[in-house]
Amino acid sequence: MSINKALTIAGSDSGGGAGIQADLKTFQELGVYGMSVITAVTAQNTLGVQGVFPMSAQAVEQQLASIGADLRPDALKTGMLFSSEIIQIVAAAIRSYNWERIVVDPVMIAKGGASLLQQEAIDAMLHHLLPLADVVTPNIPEAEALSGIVITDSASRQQAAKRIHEYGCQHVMIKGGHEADTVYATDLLYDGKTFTEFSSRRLHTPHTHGTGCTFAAAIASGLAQGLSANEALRLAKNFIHAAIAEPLYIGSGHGPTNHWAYQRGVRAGAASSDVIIVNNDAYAGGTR
Ligand SMILES: Nc1ncnc2c1ncn2[C@@H]1O[C@H](COP(=O)(O)OP(=O)(O)OP(=O)(O)O)[C@@H](O)[C@H]1O
Ligand SMILES: Cc1ncc(COP(=O)(O)O)c(N)n1
Repeated sequence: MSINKALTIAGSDSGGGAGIQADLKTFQELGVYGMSVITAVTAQNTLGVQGVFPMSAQAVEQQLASIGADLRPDALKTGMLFSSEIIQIVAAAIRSYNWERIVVDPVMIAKGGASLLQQEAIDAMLHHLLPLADVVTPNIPEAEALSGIVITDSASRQQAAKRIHEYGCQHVMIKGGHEADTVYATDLLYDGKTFTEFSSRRLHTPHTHGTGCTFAAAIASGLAQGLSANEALRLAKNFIHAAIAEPLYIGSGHGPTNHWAYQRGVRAGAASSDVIIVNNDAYAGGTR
C-alpha cells in the first residue's frame, strides 16, 4: 500500500481547533500521513490567544532538515509563520529539497484579533513564499493586505486575486468566510486565466475557529493524493462545510470545527457534494 505524506509548517494551538492540531486531524481524516514543523507555540483556547512564543530560527531549521533528510512530503501547507526570518527559512527549505505541491495559507490575525504575523513579514511572504505556491488561500483581510486593494465587491475581489497572482503563485483562492452576511460562503479562485467560484450555503454559527487552517490542510491532503488543484479545492470546500455544519460545542467561545463530520457523512452515504461551482469566463474579462 502506498502512503501519501503531507507536511504542515505552522503554529501550535493549545486549544486544538486551529494551527498544527487542526492540520494533523484533517490529514488523518483524509487518509494522508501527517508531519509537522512547529514555528510558534500559542497559548490559546476558544476565547482567544493568551500568549505567542515563536520558535528560534535554529529550531525551525532543524525540524525542516529532519524532514528533508528522511521523509519527502507529497504536499505541504504553511500556516502561522510569524516572522520574516521564519518565512525565509521555510522558503529556502522548500527550494533546497525541491518540495512540490505547496499550499500557502497566509495566516495574519486570529479571529479574536491576536497578531500571528509581524507586519514587516508581509513583504517576505509576497517575495519569498508566494512564488513557490501552487495554491495561496487568503481570507478577505489577508487578500487586502497582500494586494493593497480594498475589497468591497466582486470586481475588487477579482482585482486583488490578479494582483496576488502576479507574485508568481499558480492559484489564488480568496475565501469568503469574512464576507458580510450572504446566503452563500463563496470562495473565488483565479488561475491566471479564469475565475471560478466555489460556494456553499453560509452556516450561522460562532464555531468557526480554525476554518482557514482546516481548509488549507484539506487542499494539501488532496494534492498529496494526486488530485488537481481544482479537485483538491472542491474536496476542501466539502470538508470544511461539513466540519462547520456539525459543531462540537467545545469551550465557551468560538469553538472548533468538527474534523470527523466529513468522513461520517461519506460513511453514511450523504450526498456527494454541498458545493456549487460556477466557472464564469465572463469574469476573465472583468465584466462582473
Ligand atoms: N459561516 C460559514 N459557513 C460556511 N462556510 C464558511 C463559513 N465561514 C467560513 N466558511 C468557509 O470556510 C473556509 C475558510 O474561510 P475563512 O474565510 O473563514 O478562512 P479564515 O478566515 O482564513 O479562517 P481562520 O479564521 O481559521 O483563519 C472557506 O471555504 C469559507 O468559505
Ligand atoms: C496557531 C494558529 N494558527 C492559525 C490560527 C487562525 O485561526 P482562527 O482565525 O480561526 O483563530 C490560530 N488561531 N492559531
